[in-house]
Amino acid sequence: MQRNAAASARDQLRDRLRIAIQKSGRLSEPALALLAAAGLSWQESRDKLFYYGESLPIDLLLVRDDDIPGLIADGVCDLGFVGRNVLVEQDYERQSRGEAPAFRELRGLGFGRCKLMFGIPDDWEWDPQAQLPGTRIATSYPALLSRWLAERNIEASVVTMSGSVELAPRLGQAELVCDLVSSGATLASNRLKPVEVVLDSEAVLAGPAGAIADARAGIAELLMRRLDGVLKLRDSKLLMFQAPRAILPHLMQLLPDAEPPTVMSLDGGTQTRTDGDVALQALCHGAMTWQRLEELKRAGARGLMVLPVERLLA
Ligand SMILES: Nc1ncnc2c1ncn2[C@@H]1O[C@H](COP(=O)(O)OP(=O)(O)OP(=O)(O)O)[C@@H](O)[C@H]1O
Ligand SMILES: O=P(O)(O)OC[C@H]1O[C@H](OP(=O)(O)OP(=O)(O)O)[C@H](O)[C@@H]1O
Ligand SMILES: [Mg+2]
Repeated sequence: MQRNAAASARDQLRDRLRIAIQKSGRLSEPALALLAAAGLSWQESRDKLFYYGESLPIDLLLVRDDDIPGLIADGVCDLGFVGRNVLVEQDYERQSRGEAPAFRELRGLGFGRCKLMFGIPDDWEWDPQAQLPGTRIATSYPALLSRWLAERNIEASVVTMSGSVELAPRLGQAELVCDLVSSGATLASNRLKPVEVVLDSEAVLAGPAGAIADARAGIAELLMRRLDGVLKLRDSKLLMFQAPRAILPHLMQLLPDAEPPTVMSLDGGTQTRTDGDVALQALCHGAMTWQRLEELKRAGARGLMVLPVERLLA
């Protein structure tokens, strides 16, 4: 009897999708904001480590970002929001141990952008083949760095540190670093300069290498469709204006980021196909700045209006 109850509790759990996100750090807030924009809402547990999904059967597990790939590999979570840097590092680590791929990137999410880069002392020239052999390179990404070196047949020592990597040259632990860079301020304040990119990173949606099983597959698909809609709309606006029909081709050239527009005659359809005025609306995916609007106005558009777009179901 007890065993049945436990099994059925487990089965119920399997009907709900579980997503791992970073508990506190750079990716936590944007991950929650993205999921909320996709229509999810939650009830937080008292310890704030588990968010029970209310609007959809999707629960969140709040963890250290380094644990996210492993949770997916072990099937504890179905999806995770994690930096590509962490995902690729752990994938390479598994590969170096001869293990099969256990997780993969499903989507780039456009936030948490940074680069894994070599940082060298300000007064060095960058000539990796000549300079790197025999050096010590401090990093938190030993698998990524080792693969980069091996691909170039460069023999250097990889000094693994879990944080404050940029201090290593000052402390005499390494000659150079390979670490995450965003503004470059941390490197600069340690008299280092960024010279070469090892990995371009952003937050990604990660999932298992294989398919997601049973009922959760459908929930995951629904969520990904919604995330795609939200991501596509990030910078998107609905642009509306009026203009002589004859200049539409020219105006559309000024809108390379627009979806095919809806065009309506302004005289109830009595015009020919080439004359008269039209009203146009188009979904534009780039930022709709004042400069762009002024350019359209100079080209003959009138009554320009930019409207926010809340949801898109393609
Ligand atoms: N300077 C930066 N600018 C933008 N994104 C960054 C920057 N540094 C790191 N990131 C991205 O944000 C992710 C999380 O960074 P954070 O510093 O919050 O992680 P952490 O200290 O490892 O946190 P945790 O406690 O979860 O282990 C990184 O793995 C990377 O993808
Ligand atoms: O190019 P910048 O804009 O200076 O950003 C780069 C720094 O940001 C990250 O560290 P974080 O601030 O998260 O601290 P950590 O080293 O404790 O992870 C990263 O490890 C770099 O040190
Ligand atoms: Mg971490």
